[in-house]
Amino acid sequence: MAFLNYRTEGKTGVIAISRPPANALSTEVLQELADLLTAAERDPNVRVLVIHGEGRFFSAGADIKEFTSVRTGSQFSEMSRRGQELFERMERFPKPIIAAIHGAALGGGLELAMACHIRVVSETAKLGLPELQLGIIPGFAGTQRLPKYVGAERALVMMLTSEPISGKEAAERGLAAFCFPEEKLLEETMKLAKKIEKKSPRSIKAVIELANFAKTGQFYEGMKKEAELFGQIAETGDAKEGIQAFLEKREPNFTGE
Ligand SMILES: C/C=C/C(=O)SCCNC(=O)CCNC(=O)[C@H](O)C(C)(C)COP(=O)(O)OP(=O)(O)OC[C@H]1O[C@@H](n2cnc3c(N)ncnc32)[C@H](O)[C@@H]1OP(=O)(O)O
Repeated sequence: MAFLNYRTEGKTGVIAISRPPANALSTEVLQELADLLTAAERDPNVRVLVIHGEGRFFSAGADIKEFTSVRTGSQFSEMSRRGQELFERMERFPKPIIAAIHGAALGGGLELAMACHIRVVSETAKLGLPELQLGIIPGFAGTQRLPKYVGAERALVMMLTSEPISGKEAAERGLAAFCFPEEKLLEETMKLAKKIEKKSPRSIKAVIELANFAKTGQFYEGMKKEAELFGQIAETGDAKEGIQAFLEKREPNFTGE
């Protein structure tokens, strides 16, 4: 694997995203993740998965540089649907997936973290959906998952302002189960994984399946609508301006085109 490192500790599989400088989730990273999930699902010696980022960040989201080679709105919608499917697979994965988040989990990075069953954060991590800063919208089911954790109003504030919240605040608001100083993050996450890996794989699978029942038909309708609008918005002049502005390291000038 080029961008994911994988090792096992006891019955826990540890996935490290390793794509400097920002662990951006390119198509290749997401494909590697899908392949690793398939292998971990088949491996009876793996009962829990932990995912974390190497370097400065958990993940700064979808690869913005890759956006410049996507041409049409329907291609953007397709990209959105593929990401949604992978993250939905994670939320339904029969083995618990724990995200250990430090640095930043932004955009697709936070959407990946929200598809995990449990989030453990460092106090200083930054969690947010800043896509509007790029003139686009979240597209990997973030519009549907974030309100589940922080409530509709706070989710809108986070999306409309593009401002992230700290790990400490994420834990207070229910977006993360636990918060630790960064130097303790992985150690504490592994302790949690060790507690879970002792449980019966059958009962683990059953509670994950049941927890997913709490999702209504509206969740899936919302995902469909998100992928449609992701494609429509990505075709606008403002999206081109927002993405170009990020690459040129300047403030975007949105005109409503
Ligand atoms: C469907 C899903 C959609 C999405 O996920 S859209 C993407 C949403 N994510 C974002 O908008 C986050 C964008 N990134 C940032 O805001 C900042 O970056 C950070 C807060 C993560 C870090 O800021 P700082 O510490 O000042 O570093 P730096 O110089 O901005 O970034 C270091 C290098 O990392 C690259 N990078 C950062 N995020 C991404 C990304 N999401 N896709 C591709 N590259 C990224 C930069 O360009 C730069 O690279 P170079 O050193 O070559 O200039």
